Amino acid sequence: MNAPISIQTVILHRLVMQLKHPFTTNIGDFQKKDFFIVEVIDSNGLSGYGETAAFPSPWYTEETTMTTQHVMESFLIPLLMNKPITHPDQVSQRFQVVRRNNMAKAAIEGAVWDLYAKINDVPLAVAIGGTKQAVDVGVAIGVQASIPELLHLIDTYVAQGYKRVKLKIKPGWDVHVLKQVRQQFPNLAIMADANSAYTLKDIDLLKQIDDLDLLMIEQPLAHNDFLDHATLQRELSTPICLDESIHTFSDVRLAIELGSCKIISMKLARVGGITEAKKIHDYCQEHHVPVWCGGMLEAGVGRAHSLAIATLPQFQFPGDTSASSKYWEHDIIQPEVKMTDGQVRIPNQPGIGHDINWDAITRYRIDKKVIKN
Ligand SMILES: O=C(O)CCC(=O)C1=CC=C[C@@H](O)[C@@H]1C(=O)O
Ligand SMILES: [Mg+2]
Repeated sequence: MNAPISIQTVILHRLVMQLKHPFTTNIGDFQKKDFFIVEVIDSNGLSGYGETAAFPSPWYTEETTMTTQHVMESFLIPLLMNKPITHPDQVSQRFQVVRRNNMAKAAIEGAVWDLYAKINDVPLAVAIGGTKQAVDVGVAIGVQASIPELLHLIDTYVAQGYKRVKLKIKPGWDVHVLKQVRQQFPNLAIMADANSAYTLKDIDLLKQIDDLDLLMIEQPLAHNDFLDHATLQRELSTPICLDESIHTFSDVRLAIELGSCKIISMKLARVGGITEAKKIHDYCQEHHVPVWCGGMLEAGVGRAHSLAIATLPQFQFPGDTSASSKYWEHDIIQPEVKMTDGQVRIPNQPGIGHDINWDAITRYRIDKKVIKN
C-alpha cells in the first residue's frame, strides 16, 4: 500500500511563450502559448509538475486558458486538497464530480503523477507502465504560403532526422499539395490532419488521397460526428484517425464499434490525464487499434508527460512530440527535449526526468498564484 500523499500547496505559474514560427491550421494562426505550469507540493516539500494545453480561444475544444484557471482554482484544487491520496488514479476519480474540463483536470492529475513517480524514485514512464527506452517522433507542419516553401520545410526536417511529417490540410490546400509532397518524398511517412475541415460532400475529393500511401488522415469531419466518419471510413482505404472527437474512453469504444476510425490520436490534455489515457490504451491494445501521441504545442513539462505515455506498447506511430527546438528558443525544462535520428530517448531520472528551468519560468511568467491547504 502506498504511503498517503497529502498536497499542502498548489502553485499556478501562468506563462506566455512566443512560438519561434506561427503555427497555421485551417482554423487560424498561433503566435504564442498562454498556459499554466501546475506545481503540486506535498507535506515533505517535494514538487510535481503538470502543464495546461488549452488555447486562449475555444476553437479546439470548449476550454481556454482562462476556463482552465477558473476550474482549477474553484473546483479541482479544493477537491485535490481536501484529503490525501495513495495513488494518482484516485485524482481522476475524485474529479468526476466536475463535468468535462479535461485540460484543467489533466494538468493537475499530471502534476500528481509526476510527484508520485518522484516519491517512488522511478521515471514517470515506469510509473505509468511504459516499456520503451526511446520513442519515435515526427513533426507537424502547418499550412504554408506556397508549395515550394512547404517542400523546403519538409526537406529541412527530414535532414534533421525526423522520419514522419504531419501536414495540415484544408479546402484549397489538400490533394494537389499532398501529391507534390509524395512526388518529392516517395518513401517518407506522411499523414494529413484536416481539423474537421471537410464534410461528406467532399468524399470524392478525399478519396483521391487513397493513391498517396498516407499513414492516416486525422479528423477529416466534424468533432462530434461518429456516423459520417464511419461512412467515410467505409469509402477510404486510408485509415481515419480521430483527434478532436475523442475525449473519453467511451468515445473510443463508440468510434471503434461504429468503425468511425482505425487509429486513435492520444492527447493527455484532451482525455483528462494519464489514468484515462491508460484505460484507452489498454482497450486499443485489446482491440488491435494503433495509438499515437498527438501534440498540443506543449512546452517542456507537457512534452515530457506526452513522451512518458508514448512509451506504452500500443503507441505504434511516431508522435508529434518533436524536440523543444521546433517551437521554443528557450524551453522551461533542462535538459530540453532533443531528437536524435527520429527518436527521443526517455530520461531515467525520477518523475518527468527533467529539471525545471527557473530562469526561463521567470522570463515567461506573467502571474503566479499560491494556494495553500
Ligand atoms: O504539437 C505539435 O507539434 C502539433 C500540434 C498540432 O498539430 C495540433 C495541435 C492542436 C490542434 C491542431 O492544430 C493540431 C492537431 O489537431 O493535432
Ligand atoms: Mg489533430
